[in-house]
Amino acid sequence: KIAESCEQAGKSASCQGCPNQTLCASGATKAPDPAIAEIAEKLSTVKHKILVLSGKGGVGKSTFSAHLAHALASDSTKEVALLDVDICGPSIPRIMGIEGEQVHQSGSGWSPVYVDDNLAVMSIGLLLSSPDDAVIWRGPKKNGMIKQFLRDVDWGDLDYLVVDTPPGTSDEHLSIVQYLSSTHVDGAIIITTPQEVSLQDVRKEIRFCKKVKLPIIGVVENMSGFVCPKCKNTSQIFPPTTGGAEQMCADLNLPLLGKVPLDPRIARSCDEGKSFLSEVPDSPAAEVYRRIVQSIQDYCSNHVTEQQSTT
Ligand SMILES: Nc1ncnc2c1ncn2[C@@H]1O[C@H](COP(=O)(O)OP(=O)(O)OP(=O)(O)O)[C@@H](O)[C@H]1O
Repeated sequence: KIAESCEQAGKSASCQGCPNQTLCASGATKAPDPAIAEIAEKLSTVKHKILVLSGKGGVGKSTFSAHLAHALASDSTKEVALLDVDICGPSIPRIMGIEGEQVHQSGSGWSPVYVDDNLAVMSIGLLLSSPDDAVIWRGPKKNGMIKQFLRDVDWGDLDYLVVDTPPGTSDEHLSIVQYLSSTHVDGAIIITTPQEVSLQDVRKEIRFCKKVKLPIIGVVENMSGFVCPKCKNTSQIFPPTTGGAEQMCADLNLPLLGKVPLDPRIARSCDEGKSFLSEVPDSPAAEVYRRIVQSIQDYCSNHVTEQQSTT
């Protein structure tokens, strides 16, 4: 439907009387934003860029992004940054334990907030005077903020830039894909719960990735079963009525990177701004996270090798 309506730009009944009707109907596109080239230049010292997406909200995308960043940065030889482009609902400052900290302006741009010597974070939440402030912006303003995050932050040399996005396929996704269009992006990780209502939205997200030619590194099923600490039985809190992410990945020929169980200690560490991986390293969930992160690292290094062999 969207494609159809784009093709109908300037020609449909609802376009009648719009001051831009002639321009839209002519199909003439605006000159590319010069920021795209500036961003490509700025991020030329970033080896890997990974986007974290989900169809639905609340499925654990920010939690996963934070764990991915922590796990990548656990190798002290790697420089890692986490960029939160969820403009209207930034939860990364809280999860990373830096709520209330402020971004500073330096000669070379905004300095991100450092959680560790090798782990930097940038989020609109770090630019607000209070975490309870609401950001109520339309697309163009969000677009401008994302442009600034990519172009005006002093990212330095990075091994990994992890980008946490809002749910769905909104203005923020279109902006980030557009602004990164002249730079190499390794791909997207898609987060879902086993529930059909989440998978349904994930299928749309997958179609979005295909449409904008964003490679999919793989899918993570989060909140995948709960092991009772008393009786050790596993309960499916979000029952996978259609086979969960496993079936969807098999149908769509996508890698399933892993299944992270529900663990109240994950929620608690997020609320306390601590890394669950350091707090409870021996838990089954921490083990799953580590395996998933290893697969992502493997993908990124193989991908670089493939890229080098084709250039
Ligand atoms: N595996 C898990 N076990 C227990 N709690 C979890 C797990 N994953 C995420 N959570 C909790 O679920 C809630 C939602 O997670 P999170 O904020 O990461 O979702 P989200 O997809 O980023 O949401 P939004 O799209 O609305 O920003 C949080 O309270 C988080 O602590």
